[in-house]
Amino acid sequence: MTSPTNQVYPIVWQDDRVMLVDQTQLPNKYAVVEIKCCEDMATAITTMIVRGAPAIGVAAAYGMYLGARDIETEDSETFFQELEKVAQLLRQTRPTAVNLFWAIARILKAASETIGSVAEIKEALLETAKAIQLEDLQTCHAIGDRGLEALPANPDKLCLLTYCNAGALATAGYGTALGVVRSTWRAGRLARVYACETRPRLQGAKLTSWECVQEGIPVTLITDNMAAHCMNRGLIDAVVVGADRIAANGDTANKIGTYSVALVAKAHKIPFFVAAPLSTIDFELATGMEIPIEERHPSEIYQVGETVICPPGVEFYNPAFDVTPAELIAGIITEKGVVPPDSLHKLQF
Ligand SMILES: CSC[C@H]1O[C@H](OP(=O)(O)O)[C@H](O)[C@@H]1O
Repeated sequence: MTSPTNQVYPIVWQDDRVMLVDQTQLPNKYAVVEIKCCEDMATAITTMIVRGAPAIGVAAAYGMYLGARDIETEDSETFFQELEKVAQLLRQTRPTAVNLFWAIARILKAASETIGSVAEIKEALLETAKAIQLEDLQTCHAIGDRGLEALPANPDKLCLLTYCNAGALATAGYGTALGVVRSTWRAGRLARVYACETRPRLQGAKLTSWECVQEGIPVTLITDNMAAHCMNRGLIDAVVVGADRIAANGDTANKIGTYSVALVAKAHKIPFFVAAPLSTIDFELATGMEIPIEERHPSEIYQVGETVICPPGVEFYNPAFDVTPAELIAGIITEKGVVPPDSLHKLQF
């Protein structure tokens, strides 16, 4: 939903249901989907009606509450057995964004720590989901402001390149990478943002462009294969992207194609930043090689709109993410500050 200041909130709890901006319909149609049960929330995550690592976490948290609400028992042992089934349903939606698993674990912890009736436990889960959402919104604003401080001081107005959509639509609002863009714009230090379209799902073309136009931020849309040329021609001062999961050594999983952009930025000595909340860091994974990479349906490659772009008989490989090695990352922008990728252990809480 949008506020009078054109702020976008992709997930809103309203009365007794979750309202989701249907991101598969943007930018041509602004549609809102009502979610009243955990099964529909799981489908919304899998089909990317709601997407983006932090947003997936918030959606899963509400999905856990919706599932708990439908468990019809007063017996706590039975309730927790059924709640685990809800958690398993949501865990199976998408494998890469660690925020999903972190949010589910946080809800389960809240349930186990609540002393009271099943009804009181259910209420605690709703309050926890709301808290996760508010925390993420506050975190994104902090990431935006910390990121502004980390960007090159010269030139005074920057041209930033971003990839995919790590904006308000991918979070509880404001965005991570696009949060840095917003803070830079509001500080009067942004000349323009270059948005890579981000094949095959085109989150950059459809979502990042839409967010920037909504807010009046100058945005230039480029195809992914133009990023190197733009950097070679001196059009880009820094790159800021989001993240779906960061390993303990700083290796970062993000939308497929991010690794290529990082390699080209390194070749042109352009700083490449990752913007992400601490909840995206998975300290249980030593390196990025352990991060599970989602593979999605081939139709995302062979179909553009209604058009099939290749002949029958070809085979497909559709990994939705890739892993950028820590040595290509100038800094990881978190709500606690900007840290070198090899110093994440200092942030472990
Ligand atoms: C703020 S993190 C957003 C992150 O999530 C996107 O993936 P998807 O659209 O498939 O959910 C992409 O990797 C973004 O960087």
